[in-house]
Amino acid sequence: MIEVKNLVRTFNSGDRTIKPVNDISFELEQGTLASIVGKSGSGKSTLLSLLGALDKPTSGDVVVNGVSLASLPDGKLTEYRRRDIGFVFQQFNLIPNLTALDNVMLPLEFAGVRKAGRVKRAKELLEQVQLDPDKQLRRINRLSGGEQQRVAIARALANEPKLILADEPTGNLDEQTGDHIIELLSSLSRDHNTTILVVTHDRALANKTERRFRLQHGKLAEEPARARAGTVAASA
Ligand SMILES: Nc1ncnc2c1ncn2[C@@H]1O[C@H](COP(=O)(O)OP(=O)(O)OP(=O)(O)O)[C@@H](O)[C@H]1O
Repeated sequence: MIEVKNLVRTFNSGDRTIKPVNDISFELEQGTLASIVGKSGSGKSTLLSLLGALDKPTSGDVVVNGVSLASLPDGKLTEYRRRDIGFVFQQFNLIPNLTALDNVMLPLEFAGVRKAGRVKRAKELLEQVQLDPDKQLRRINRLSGGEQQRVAIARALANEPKLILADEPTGNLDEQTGDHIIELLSSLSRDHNTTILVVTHDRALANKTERRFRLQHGKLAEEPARARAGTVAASA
């Protein structure tokens, strides 16, 4: 379970102070698939960075399964990022001159998984995201944007993190591949009890999440609940 408590992040911009995250509080039960929508510049990436401990809040706290991130020293925060979180961020780049397979194997190496186990698991993950088998040994810089996106998702899943934070996970994908990724995220939350928070402009994706939030003027408002992807929405 993730509890966000009175989170604030301010930035100084010249003589102005902006507050893209202005006293935000919410809770997500373990296994929830949730989305955040909002205009460009509304603070979505800032909020995700705080949840992923890539950035520190000006005030407030994020409590993950009872552990307060504000109370953790930097070393423990690095461990939290590596072990507990899967990032699907555009700026959280894959390593361009390594193959798709090597990129997915990397977090498994950090986690101490032996080579044979790493290869097997990375291949399974790349199959799950439907990357052509003949592209597994291609270097990242020779894959299309959508293929890279799928490798990034496979890498994020490698350590079976409790929480996946995804910034526009369907952003570079055609409709069919995007739909497949939506189904994949949905089944992960449902079958593996992974909490998934996606930031998206993709209405099809947002509409399939169980909880939907809108970020506006530094505040997060929840929109009415929907059924899970793959289930028929109950009529209101
Ligand atoms: N390190 C920083 N220093 C100063 N201002 C920043 C910094 N990071 C973000 N901002 C500002 O905070 C606001 C929120 O930015 P953020 O990237 O979180 O928006 P976003 O909703 O993710 O936008 P987009 O949809 O375009 O990616 C913007 O006004 C941005 O310019």
